[in-house]
Amino acid sequence: MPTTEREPGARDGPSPRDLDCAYFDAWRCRSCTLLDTPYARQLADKQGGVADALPAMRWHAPFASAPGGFRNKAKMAVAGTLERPTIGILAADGTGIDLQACPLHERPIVEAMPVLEDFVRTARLTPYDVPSRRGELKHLIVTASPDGELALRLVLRSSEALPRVAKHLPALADALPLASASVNLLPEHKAVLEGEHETVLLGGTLTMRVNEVPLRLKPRSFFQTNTAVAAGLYRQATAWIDAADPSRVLDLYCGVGGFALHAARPGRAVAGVEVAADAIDAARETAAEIGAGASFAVGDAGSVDLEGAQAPELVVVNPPRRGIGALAARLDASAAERVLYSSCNPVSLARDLAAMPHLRPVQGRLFDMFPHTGHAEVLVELERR
Ligand SMILES: C[S@@+](CC[C@H](N)C(=O)[O-])C[C@H]1O[C@@H](n2cnc3c(N)ncnc32)[C@H](O)[C@@H]1O
Repeated sequence: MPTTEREPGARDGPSPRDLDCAYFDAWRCRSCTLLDTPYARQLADKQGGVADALPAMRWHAPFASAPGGFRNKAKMAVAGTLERPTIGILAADGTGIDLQACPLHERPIVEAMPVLEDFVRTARLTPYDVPSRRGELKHLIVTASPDGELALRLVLRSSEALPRVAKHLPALADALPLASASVNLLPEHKAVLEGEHETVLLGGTLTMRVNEVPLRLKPRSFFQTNTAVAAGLYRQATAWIDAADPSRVLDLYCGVGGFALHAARPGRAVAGVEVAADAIDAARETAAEIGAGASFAVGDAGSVDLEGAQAPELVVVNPPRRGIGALAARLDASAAERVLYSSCNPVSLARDLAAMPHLRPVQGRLFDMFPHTGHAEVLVELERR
């Protein structure tokens, strides 16, 4: 039966579901479209979907997630009133739906939410009201590290409330394990999460220790959403890289250096390229801290030099959802013997693989970064024919 025909609160008898969510049952949030499907079934369906879309290679058993408490980042819209703010999502009419106890989020995030609600009141951060375009506080973005520390970002309409945030921040830092706190300004009335301008008020870096590699997250940098599954993804990529044992590895769209810093070995030249300067700063800091022989540069992955004496033998690509575009043809024509393609979008992945006829997909693995949704993250190894 289509979900739209269901009555609010209705359940299909005793559910074998693996994660209970009162918001889902009350029809306050239906973002987890597969929540009524047992997790093992979800995983089998996703695996079947990617194997059907991308045949002709060996598919390893999928890497499963925990069914709940796996999201390291909460992106919460703030609405309601100063006295009774809602922290969660917005309904179609712009009113707030409170989802503070969303069971997808890691426990330290859930535990921080009531403290943050108090902070909104104490610092008098009037929630932004979308219908009337009034108010200041638009979003709360909270990231949790594996060590239990938090990075907090407040997305404000203007700098009007900045002095009050600064004044009350020390008390908040006493109440929460804050490694970083910053304010992001989003003056425009736009359906986006954040703006360009960020002011760091505390710390500025969250250490995400993944497989003992202390990756550093700055406020605006990308980080994989599911830390345990990301750890599995980096381990798998490293195992495939080590099996090929190339002497020169290039990590394109490297972010804060997850693939590159895991792959660094004595005698192996590893380089990363990424468009976001703060992510490159973070990658360099980690490389210096752990003594990894890896270099990082700010740049466009599409125009990186793949030729010459220093040409990479193995290239890792982990692009945004749109895929690698024209870079596919350049990789296909390059001297690289191998490509590891880490993708969050099987559609753009299939298109990019078709544009690399001289690189044969040999093996792939699904990493279930986003349980209860149809999203699939896959790692595919390509070998020159
Ligand atoms: C899916 S994330 C992957 C990040 C990283 N590999 C990781 O494991 O966390 C994609 C990254 O590509 C970067 N990016 C987007 N367009 C780019 C481009 N044209 N050139 C280089 N990097 C780009 C983004 O800033 C983002 O950090």
